[in-house]
Amino acid sequence: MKVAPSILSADFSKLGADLVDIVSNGADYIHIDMMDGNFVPNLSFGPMVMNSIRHLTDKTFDCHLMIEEPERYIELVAESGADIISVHVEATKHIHRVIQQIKQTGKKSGVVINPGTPVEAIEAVLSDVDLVLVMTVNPGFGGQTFIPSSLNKIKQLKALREENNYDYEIEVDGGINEDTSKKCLEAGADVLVAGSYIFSHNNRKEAIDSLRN
Ligand SMILES: O=C(CO)[C@@H](O)[C@H](O)COP(=O)(O)O
Repeated sequence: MKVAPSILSADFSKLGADLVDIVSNGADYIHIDMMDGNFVPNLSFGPMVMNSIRHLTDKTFDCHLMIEEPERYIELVAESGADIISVHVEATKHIHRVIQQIKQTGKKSGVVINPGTPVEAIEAVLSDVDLVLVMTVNPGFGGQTFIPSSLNKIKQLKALREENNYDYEIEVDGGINEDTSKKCLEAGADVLVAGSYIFSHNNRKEAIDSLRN
């Protein structure tokens, strides 16, 4: 399994130093949340900020686009240093086309579902994606409480992967801590995104290790 600290919870006044710190404390992926103030009721950072920290590490930049009509930004995000680009099925009328667009950039592709969206909504693209991100909170903010009904979706995605020989990683994001991480791993998650749990911990290595166990 992998741990992907979400830099949404970093101290933006020293973003580079926080990034180097979580890498040295065992991060596998770096989770980068881009918000447009439209798809979600918040704004974060965009491709330019990601690009400015790209030189600090070779770790995988796992980019989660909370952007309406993400097709408008795929090339820019790819050029700015993303390794995985994940888009919400709820944010586009053309999820299949957007996934193909991501693949054409040479980057890995991911599809994301909100807590209110069933797995059935993405079944048609499961054969094409490298990652499925199950939101375990409603997107837009760090520090929210894990929604337990997400666990069934993780199990369902794991079963579908086995039945069909699909290849995607199952990632979970929102309210992940020592307790909820165990439940997600038992259900079949491969990648745990955690923001406030890691960044507010006084020992980040201990926090990341506790998610692995
Ligand atoms: O995508 C999001 C929020 O929209 C997440 O990546 C959060 O950043 C996770 O934060 P915590 O719930 O772990 O604090």
